[in-house]
Amino acid sequence: MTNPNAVVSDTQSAIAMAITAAVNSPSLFSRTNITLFPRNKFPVTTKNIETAGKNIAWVEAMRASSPTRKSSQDNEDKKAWIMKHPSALGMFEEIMSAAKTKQVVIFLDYDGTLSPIVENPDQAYMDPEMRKAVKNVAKCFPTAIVSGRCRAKVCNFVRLSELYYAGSHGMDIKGPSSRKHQQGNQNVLCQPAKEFLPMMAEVYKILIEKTKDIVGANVENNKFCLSIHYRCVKEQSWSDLAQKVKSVLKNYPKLKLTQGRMVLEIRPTIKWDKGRAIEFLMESLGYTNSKDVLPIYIGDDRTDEDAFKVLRKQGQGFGILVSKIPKETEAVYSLQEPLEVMYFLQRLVAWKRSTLHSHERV
Ligand SMILES: O=P(O)(O)OC[C@H]1O[C@H](O[C@H]2O[C@H](CO)[C@@H](O)[C@H](O)[C@H]2O)[C@H](O)[C@@H](O)[C@@H]1O
Repeated sequence: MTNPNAVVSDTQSAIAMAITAAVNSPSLFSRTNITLFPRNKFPVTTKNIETAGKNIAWVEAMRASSPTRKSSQDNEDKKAWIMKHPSALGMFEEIMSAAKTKQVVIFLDYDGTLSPIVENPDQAYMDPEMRKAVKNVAKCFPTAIVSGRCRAKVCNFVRLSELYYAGSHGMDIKGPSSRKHQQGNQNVLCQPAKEFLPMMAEVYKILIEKTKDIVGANVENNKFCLSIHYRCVKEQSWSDLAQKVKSVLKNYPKLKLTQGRMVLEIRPTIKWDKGRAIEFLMESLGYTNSKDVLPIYIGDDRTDEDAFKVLRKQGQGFGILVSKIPKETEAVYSLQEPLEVMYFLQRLVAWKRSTLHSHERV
């Protein structure tokens, strides 16, 4: 079940994507003539994780076949993908022409979108220039950070009190602590998985104990969800790690397992995700069923797909996927990396200022 045409940027991505492929439906590989990394079909079941373990040999095979230099087929695939999901920078004028009479609302994922992916999750700092860009965006438009991290942690990285924050994949939402925006209900607080808190704390302790012998494994407590990082775990121990996580989950049927970038995530089985979180935020801002709003969501991870899907379904606004490689996505546009996200945010601010000036001139 190898995918010799897969477009990979580096070995780690190749392995991560292979694990993803193993836990998701392998048949998705051949769904289009563009080679894509499948990103959907949640939740990852414990049975599928087992399959992933058994597929480590397959993962190795994929690694061996990962091109160190891009082939011309890879380039063709990328071109085709970019045609389908054009650069949000390249399409900026077109995007903003749709925004002229509308209220733009900005939703931003954190890791891989505002900060580069790094080995140590505690060191995923945001560049000061990026912080400035987000701050300026928040002066122009209601702005929310929607992250898998617990709210306190992501607030601490971003350090902008004028934003809305949705932590734990949207299960912990709070309005701005400063009063710089008068729009919507700023006292918003939403914690749909509150009853799971004692359970999450309990499972966190068990996971720490269970995984302590796996070198490089890192269990992160994100309050309403738990992240088990395997970025620094040797590939031969991945199966062992997945088995251990699975054995813990057996006793907690109200929890489910999902997957992000080199991370397994445990969450309550409630119907709540980043998509529901942005619906909730739009409602709090007073934009439910409004035709005069243009929500823009920028994210890099599979969990962001839930938000992209909501925007597609509503036929309002659009998602922008941050990725250097072709991936299956519900996003309309793409940006390659956090640096491009920053340029996009800066252009948004310049656009807003120019529209204000042109109104003044009239
Ligand atoms: O929704 P996000 O804000 O993108 O958060 C998703 C997860 O991000 C973090 O993990 C990811 O970034 C780390 C730092 O760059 C990287 O080491 C890790 O491999 C990535 O999966 C965060 O640590 C998780 O808790 C979030 O769920």
